Amino acid sequence: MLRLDASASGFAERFSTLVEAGREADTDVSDAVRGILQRVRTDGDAALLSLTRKFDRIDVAADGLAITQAEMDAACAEVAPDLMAALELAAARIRIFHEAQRPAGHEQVDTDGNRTGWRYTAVDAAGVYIPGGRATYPSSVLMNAIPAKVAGVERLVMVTPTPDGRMNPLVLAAARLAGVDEIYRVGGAQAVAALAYGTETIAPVDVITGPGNAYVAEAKRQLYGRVGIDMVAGPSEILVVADKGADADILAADLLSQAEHDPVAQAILITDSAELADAVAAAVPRALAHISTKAVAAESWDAHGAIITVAALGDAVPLIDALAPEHLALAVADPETLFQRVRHAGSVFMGYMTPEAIGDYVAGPNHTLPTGRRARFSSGLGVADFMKRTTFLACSDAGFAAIGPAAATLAEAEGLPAHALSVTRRF
Ligand SMILES: NC(=O)c1ccc[n+]([C@@H]2O[C@H](COP(=O)([O-])OP(=O)(O)OC[C@H]3O[C@@H](n4cnc5c(N)ncnc54)[C@H](O)[C@@H]3O)[C@@H](O)[C@H]2O)c1
Ligand SMILES: N[C@H](CO)Cc1c[nH]c[nH+]1
Ligand SMILES: [Zn+2]
Repeated sequence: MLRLDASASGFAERFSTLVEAGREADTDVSDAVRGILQRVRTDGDAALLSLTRKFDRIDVAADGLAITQAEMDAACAEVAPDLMAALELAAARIRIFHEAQRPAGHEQVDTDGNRTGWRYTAVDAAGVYIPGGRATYPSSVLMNAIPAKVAGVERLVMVTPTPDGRMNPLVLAAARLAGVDEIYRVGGAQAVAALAYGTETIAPVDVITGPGNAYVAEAKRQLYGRVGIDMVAGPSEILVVADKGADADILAADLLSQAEHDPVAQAILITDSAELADAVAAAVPRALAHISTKAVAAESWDAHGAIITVAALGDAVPLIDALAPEHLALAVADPETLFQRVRHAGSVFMGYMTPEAIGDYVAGPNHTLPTGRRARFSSGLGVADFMKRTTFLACSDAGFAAIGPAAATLAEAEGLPAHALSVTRRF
């Protein structure tokens, strides 16, 4: 873990090294992914079955790719009542939050009677990728599938790998609660390729969302343009800003909550209290001793964690904007003032009683967020990712007469006489 003091000499260089440090897969997976995409495009189901045998170590027949209603029923029956109740609470809150996010159309009429505006419509079909390699994430099923259904997507497809044939029943229960229409037991780049190109069994979709490892992320990146994607999200990160009113043991847990996702996850604390900085540095190893994910979380904290001391909380603002973290937790007495000044963060958690982990599961806002400083230019997953905006224009006779000549003039200036004629013929 790196300790930095913003008032020490050389801070700017050391902070900029921290900001620029890449944490994403250093192995270049692009050639391997290109090969997988090509195989699926050419060989369809046969490629899916062969790659699933290789990477997930299971033999699936083509007619076994789809998860059946009977398997869904059996999975739901297996889920303990308290778990099902927690899933239902999460699903209801996520749905309410995203229903409020549905974008509205707009229409305006100018003084000459020309009507302009836009309207939103859902894509016909969307695919959500749910990771299943290292861990399974029922919460990510809800976070991806519910916004799609709120957007009005008619055909919602889920793909998820089942390594060694294992499928988490909670993932299937979450899919049923969220209204997923089709589920296929296939993962990795091959699953993303099947969603984009289609195979004999899986019909293609228009948009693909969801987190995944480097192969999944690279497949989405390469297929963008043929299909829409939400974003390229990498390893998790959290930036906690805390003042002396925060509790060191609670902060240690907050930091480790994201560190435990991945050895290359990143957890950073910024504080204006030197005592708190020391207390958190001591609390993290104590907290690590009690968690089963110690190995992963410790690797992340040791290699990518940081504690930064600033003279005043306001000094944290430019550091936050430079890091543009996926999650920003403001464990301070007056989070609102800091929040008003911050411009770049995927999602913000305000006050001592708002841990990021509550947002991962049940609060309502989406947990699929931009990482790796991409919050400078992109946003978390939302209903609009499953929709597109169509603009429209209806000219009145008087309105056409008012603006037509200028269009004809500009068309002539661009050397496009047919454009000009298309306007002037109507005069
Ligand atoms: N940002 C979020 O909201 C969020 C949520 C959940 C998970 N995640 C992240 O998603 C990632 C999930 O990764 P994962 O690996 O556990 O599951 P995954 O499902 O993304 O990947 C598993 C698949 O990767 C493919 N694969 C593995 N090795 C390969 C190789 N050598 N060549 C080609 N393909 C290969 C296989 O097809 C396998 O089925 C983690 O980094 C996790 O932190 C992010
Ligand atoms: N924090 C993760 C996104 O960075 C999402 C998640 C799923 N489950 C627990 N957490
Ligand atoms: Zn998490």
